Amino acid sequence: MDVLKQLHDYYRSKRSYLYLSILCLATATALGLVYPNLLRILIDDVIKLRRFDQVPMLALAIFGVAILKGIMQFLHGFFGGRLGNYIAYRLRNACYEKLQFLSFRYYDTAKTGDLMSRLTGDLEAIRNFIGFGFAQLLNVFMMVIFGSIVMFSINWQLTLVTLISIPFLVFVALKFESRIHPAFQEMRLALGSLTTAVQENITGVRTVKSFAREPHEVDKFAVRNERYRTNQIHAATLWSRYFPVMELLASVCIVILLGFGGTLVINGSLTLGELVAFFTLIWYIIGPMWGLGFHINNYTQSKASTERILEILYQHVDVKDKDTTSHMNIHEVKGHVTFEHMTFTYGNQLPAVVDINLDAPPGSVIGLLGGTGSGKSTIIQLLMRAYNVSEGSIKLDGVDIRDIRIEDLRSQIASVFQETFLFSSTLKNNIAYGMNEVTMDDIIRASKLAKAHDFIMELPQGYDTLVGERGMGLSGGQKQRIAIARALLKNPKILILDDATSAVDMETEHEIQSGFQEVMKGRTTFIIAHRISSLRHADEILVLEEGRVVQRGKHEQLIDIPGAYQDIYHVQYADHIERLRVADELYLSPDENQRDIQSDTHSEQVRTYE
Ligand SMILES: Nc1ncnc2c1ncn2[C@@H]1O[C@H](COP(=O)(O)OP(=O)(O)OP(=O)(O)O)[C@@H](O)[C@H]1O
Repeated sequence: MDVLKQLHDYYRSKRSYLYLSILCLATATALGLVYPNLLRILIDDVIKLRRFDQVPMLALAIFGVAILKGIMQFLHGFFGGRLGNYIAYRLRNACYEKLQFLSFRYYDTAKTGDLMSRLTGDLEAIRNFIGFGFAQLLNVFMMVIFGSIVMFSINWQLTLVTLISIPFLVFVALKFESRIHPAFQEMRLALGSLTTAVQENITGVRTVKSFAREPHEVDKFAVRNERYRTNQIHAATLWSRYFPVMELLASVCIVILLGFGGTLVINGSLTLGELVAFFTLIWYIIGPMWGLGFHINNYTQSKASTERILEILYQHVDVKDKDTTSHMNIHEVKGHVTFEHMTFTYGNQLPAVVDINLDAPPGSVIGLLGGTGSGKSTIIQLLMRAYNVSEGSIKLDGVDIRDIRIEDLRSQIASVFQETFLFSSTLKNNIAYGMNEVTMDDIIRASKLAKAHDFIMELPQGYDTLVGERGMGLSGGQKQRIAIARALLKNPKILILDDATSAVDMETEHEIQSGFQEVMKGRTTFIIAHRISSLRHADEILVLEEGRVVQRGKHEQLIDIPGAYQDIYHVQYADHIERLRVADELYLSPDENQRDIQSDTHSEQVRTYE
C-alpha cells in the first residue's frame, strides 16, 4: 500500500494503533462467523432433536458474541479514529510549517484555493483512509477468505456453485469504481472552482461593485453551481444504479444456493441447519463486497491526496540557511549595504535587474526611482533575500547575505509596502506584530511618529479596535500609517519604504516624512517612490529603466543633467517650471524661484510618474 508506505514517517510513533485497529476488526470479523454456526446448532441439534433446554445457553452465547463483537468494533473505531486524526494533525502541522518557509518563488505561482483544498479536502481523504478505509478494505478480503473457508468446511460443492457469481460481483464493483472515481474527481474540481468563485468574489467585492458587475458574478457563480449540481447528479445516478445491480447478483447467488442447497437437503447430503448457516454466510461475504467499490475509490482518492500533500512537503526551498551559517551578533549590525554587480532573473524570463552596484553606508538614504516594472521592488526583495541573486552579491556590513541567517537578516530590516496587510486582530497587535517585548508606551510612540495615534484615539475602542483581515473600516492612508508604525516599532537598522506614502495625501506625506527624518537617523533607508518629492533628501538616487541604472546622484545634481530624472522632474513639476518661466519674464531672480519650488513641494500639484 503506497499510501501507508509514503506516510509512514507521520504515523510511525502511533503505528500500534494501526495494528490494534486491524486486529480488533479481524476479531470482530471472525466473531461474525460464530453466528451461522450457532444457527446451525440451534436448528440441527436443538430444534430437530427437541433439546429445548439448551436454548437459553445458545441465546446467552449469541448475546455474548454480540457484545464481544460490539466491543471489538468499538475498539477498531477508537484506534482507527485516533490514528486517522493523529496523521491528519501531523500532516496539517507539517504542511503549515513548510508553507511558512517556502520561498517567494513558490508563492509566485501557487494558488490560494488549491493550497486551501489540499490542507482540508486532501487531508480529510487521508484521515479517512488511514483511520478506517484501509482496515475496511482489508476486512473485505478477510471476510471473503474466512467466510469461504467456513463454507468449504460445511459443503465444498455447494460453496463452489454458490460462489460462482462472486467474480461478477467483483467485476461490477471494480467497474463501478472506475466510473465513480472520475465522477468524484470531477465533483471535487467543480467544488474547487465554486469555492474559488466565492473566495475571489468576497476578496474583490469592492472591484465587483465599482464596476457594477454583480449580475455577471451571479451568472458566473450560477454556471459553476450548475456544473457542481450536474456532477453530483451524475455521481448519485451511478450510486443508484450500483446497488440494484449488486443486489440482483446477490439474489442470483441466493437463488442458486436455495435451489441447489435445497436439493442437497432433500437428498439428505446437507442438513437444514447447514443450509441456514450457508444462507447467513453468503450474506456475510456479499455484504462487504458491495462496499468494495467504495473502499477502492477511497483508496485511489487518498493516494492522489497523499501525492498532493507530499508535493508540498517535498517542495524544494531555494532560499534557506546553509548548515554552516552561524548567528550574527545583531546588536553590532551597522547597516552598511553593498550591491556588487548584482543581476537577477525571475524564472526563464529576461533579467529583471542587471549589474546593480551600490554602496549604502550606515545611515544613508538611497532613493529608487523608475517607471512601472523597472526593477525597484525587485532590488528591495533581493535585499530581504526573498530570492537568491543570480549573479554578483549583496552584502550587509561586508558579509554576503547568503552567509547570514535569514532570521537575523530580516530582523534588521523593516519594510512598509504599497499594500498594507492587516491581520484580523486589534490595532495594537497589528502594530506590535512580530515583536515579543513591547510596551504600550512603545506602541503609542511609534504610532505618534507615524501620525496614526490621533485617528486611532478617535476610534471608540482606540488601540483595541478589531480590524478585519484586509483592515476593513480603515482608509488606505490609515492602513499605511499603521504599517509605518509597525515598521518604526521594530527599530531596524535598514528601513525600506516601498512607495510607503503613496496612499496618503501630500500634507500627511510631508508630516510622515518629517517623522521619518528622525527615525531614519542611524538607519540605512531605501525609498522607492514615484514622486520626486519623496526622494529629494536622498544621499543617492538610482534611476532605473528596464532593470538597469541609467542615472545616479543627488537630486540637485540630477535635475541639472539632461536625462530620465530631469524628464520626470519636468513632468511632475510642470506647473512650477511654468511659474519659473513666468517669473523669469517678470525679471524675478531665478534662484528665488528655484528655492521656492524646492521648499514648496507639499502644497503643489505634483504629477505622479508612471
Ligand atoms: N514574481 C515575479 N515573477 C516574475 N516576474 C516578476 C515578478 N515580480 C516582478 N517581475 C518582473 O520583473 C520586472 C521588475 O518588476 P518590479 O516589481 O521590480 O518593478 P517595479 O519597478 O517595482 O514596478 P512598480 O513600480 O510597478 O512596482 C518586471 O518586468 C516584472 O514583470
